[in-house]
Amino acid sequence: MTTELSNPAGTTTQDAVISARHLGLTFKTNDGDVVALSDVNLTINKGEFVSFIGPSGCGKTTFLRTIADLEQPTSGTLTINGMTPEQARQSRAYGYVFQAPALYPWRTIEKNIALPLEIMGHSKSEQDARIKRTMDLVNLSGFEKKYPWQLSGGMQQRASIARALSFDADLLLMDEPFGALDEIVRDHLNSELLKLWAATQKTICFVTHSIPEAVYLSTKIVVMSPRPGRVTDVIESNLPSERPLDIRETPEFLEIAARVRDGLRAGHSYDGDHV
Ligand SMILES: Nc1ncnc2c1ncn2[C@@H]1O[C@H](COP(=O)(O)OP(=O)(O)OP(=O)(O)O)[C@@H](O)[C@H]1O
Repeated sequence: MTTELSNPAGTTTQDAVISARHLGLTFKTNDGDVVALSDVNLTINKGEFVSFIGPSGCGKTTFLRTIADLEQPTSGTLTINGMTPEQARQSRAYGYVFQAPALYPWRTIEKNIALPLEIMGHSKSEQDARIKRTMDLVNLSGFEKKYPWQLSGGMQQRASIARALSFDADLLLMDEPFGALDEIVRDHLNSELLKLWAATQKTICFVTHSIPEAVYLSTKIVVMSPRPGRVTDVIESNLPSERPLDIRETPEFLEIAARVRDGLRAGHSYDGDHV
């Protein structure tokens, strides 16, 4: 099935950080082809906070991994800041935050954050300055000398975010970073992430299964559906940039959440029309 978006998100602008045109990715497996992405057309502009939401297996992670040059598209085009994914990876155009914190247990938090900086050849003083700045940004100052196992799950994930921010890429790719955390910690990290986004002006691509999380965080919500993974709706949020947690009870918030829910339902085969 082909999905052409009539939404303005489907048009290219000069500010485009990510531009996907007719993007497709089919995995060859022993059991046959798995179409993970099909005809995805999407533009993400500088400074946007874009959430990807959809049922398990709809291709959210695959889309992020394709941006990160960890998977190769089988059709269509994808550019990051006008570059191919390979060029973008080589120029370290993005930081990546995984679902699990993925910190090295034998390194302290500051040494974990330093790792990409060491690889990039930054001087020790530059490393120290960046570690301090990013630890401040994620509210982890004072925990530099701790090992990952001495920190809570939420703090470990904040350390992973600090590491992804340390080399100052303009684009942050986040794959369900708070999925394994309890609701209170998740709420807290969501509001911290919004502040961090406002302070750094990064472009953020954020995968989630949670409708409230997607609506709370985003300027744009991309709804995806399985069989095959495709974009079924792109919802622009008109919520104010200042978002206290109780904004989630306002009619404006609930209206966007209802639209996301409708989009998710429409993509499900058991609703009939989209098999
Ligand atoms: N390396 C691979 N080889 C074969 N199939 C794969 C591979 N990676 C992903 N897939 C398949 O591609 C589809 C999309 O997977 P993907 O992980 O992108 O989905 P997702 O939306 O991120 O799911 P989840 O929400 O569960 O993380 C799934 O059917 C998955 O089984």
